[in-house]
Amino acid sequence: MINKLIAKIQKTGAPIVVGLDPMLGYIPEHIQKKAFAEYGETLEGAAEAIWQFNKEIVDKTYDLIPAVKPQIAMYEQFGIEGLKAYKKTVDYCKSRDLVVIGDIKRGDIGSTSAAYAVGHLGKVQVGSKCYVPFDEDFATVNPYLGSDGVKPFMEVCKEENKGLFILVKTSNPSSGEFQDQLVNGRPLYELVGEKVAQWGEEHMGDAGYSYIGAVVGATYPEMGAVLRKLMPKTYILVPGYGAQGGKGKDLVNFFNEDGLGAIVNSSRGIIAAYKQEKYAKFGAENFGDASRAAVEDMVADISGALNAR
Ligand SMILES: O=c1ccn([C@@H]2O[C@H](COP(=O)(O)O)[C@@H](O)[C@H]2O)c(=O)[nH]1
Repeated sequence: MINKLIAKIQKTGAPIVVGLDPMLGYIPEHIQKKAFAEYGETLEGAAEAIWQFNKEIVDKTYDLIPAVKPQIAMYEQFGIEGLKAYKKTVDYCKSRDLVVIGDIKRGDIGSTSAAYAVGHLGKVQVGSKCYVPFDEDFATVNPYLGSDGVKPFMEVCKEENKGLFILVKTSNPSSGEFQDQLVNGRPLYELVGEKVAQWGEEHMGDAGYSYIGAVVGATYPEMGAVLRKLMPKTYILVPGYGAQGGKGKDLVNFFNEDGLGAIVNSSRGIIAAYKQEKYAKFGAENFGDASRAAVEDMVADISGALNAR
């Protein structure tokens, strides 16, 4: 799957991921009204609204981008109905030939991680029948329980030709509270980055990159530069662009000299673009066109920064 991701990045010229994080507050009134008219102001109505919202954004952007990253929390908040909308979104994006990164941030003791891995990336056996539950292409994993919490995910990836993005240095303001703590004089995130690179060596794709990737926030560009060097064959998923303040110029050091090695996520900056002054001319009715324009601007910003380095 890392090979497909790289091929799609090269084809689109867009090292970006659209984050599908559909809060109800971002969903235009006309979509909410229609969903509520059909299903009432219920969890089902909310799920229908987020599905219709996602579909329009995907329809308006899929030809420009290699991948999407649905954030499962935004669906889980609506319970089972939300999870059905998550699954519908995953399947629809795959039907549009997009690589799907499930932002699920799982990780537990080995046996529990194995169940998460099967549910999201693998197959589950029920008697004589075999089912593919969520079927994302990649999943995000929290490694802070240690190797036994990560290995079950790697095993399923190997069997199913899928991939992981493992949290190394997250984009949020307080990520340093634990991740930057010094261990034998070195920050913890560096040790985790080295471990991710080591795990990755055993799981290489054909294009020179491992299918075990890392998550490093755009909001920490200096640390991104250090981690890039520590993990040369690791693809880095970079959240924090746009709504969290990251800009193209902050991102150049996340990429290798080959122009590959990183893929930058923006969620609110794309899906709620119509709410920004810059894209207000599209209006809420044409929110999908606003998202398309925001994708084009994001690609231009990142490509411009990479070309100027
Ligand atoms: O370090 C991390 C890891 C994951 N995320 C997730 O990415 C998106 C960011 O959304 P924006 O609207 O573009 O800020 C969201 O799903 C986070 O849970 C992250 O931000 N930082």
